[in-house]
Amino acid sequence: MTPKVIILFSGKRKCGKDFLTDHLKTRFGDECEIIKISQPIKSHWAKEKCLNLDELLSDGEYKEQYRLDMIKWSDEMREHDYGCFCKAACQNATDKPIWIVSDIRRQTDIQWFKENYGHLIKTIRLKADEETRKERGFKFKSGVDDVVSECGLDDYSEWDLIIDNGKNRKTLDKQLSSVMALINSL
Ligand SMILES: Nc1ncnc2c1ncn2[C@@H]1O[C@H](COP(=O)(O)OP(=O)(O)OP(=O)(O)O)[C@@H](O)[C@H]1O
Repeated sequence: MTPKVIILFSGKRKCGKDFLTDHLKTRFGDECEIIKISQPIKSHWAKEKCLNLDELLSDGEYKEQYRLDMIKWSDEMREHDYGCFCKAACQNATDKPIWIVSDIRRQTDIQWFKENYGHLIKTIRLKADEETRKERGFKFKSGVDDVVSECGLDDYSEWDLIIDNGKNRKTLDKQLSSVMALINSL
């Protein structure tokens, strides 16, 4: 069974994608499934290199050690099939009315979801000023922050909603309400 709505979240490192999508999950509970495109990438990588998958998936230094290698490897895979990780992530998802994809990074990610789920899609861009992102642990890294996985959607302009999660952000309640309103608009 397909979901009733799929929300695609995008945003740069440490803008708060996990933070906001985790809070949405708390609000929606059993109605909602969080999908991470990075999940099939990380589980493959963990298996191949005998790494701790939970650590790779969590918000810590551990994943930063492997980010560059994972980007390179996953880009090679995408050259053969741009939707391979989107497809794998969705195949692993459970049957819930709301899917929240927390880490859309490329135009081709949006393309794949549109091709496969069309009118169910809503897109959200999270923004945060660089100072705030730095306070949250962001450090510019060449090969990570200046490549397509981080910048591929900088020029995308068709977001259904843009949420500021930087120093001028609204309250969490208002941020979440704006997402709820978007979902209810479908
Ligand atoms: N609105 C907020 N209020 C308080 N803390 C926040 C807020 N948004 C994010 N944070 C904190 O900032 C840190 C980074 O956020 P998060 O991990 O959600 O970013 P991300 O966009 O998922 O990053 P990455 O791309 O590196 O996975 C976390 O410790 C998170 O708790």
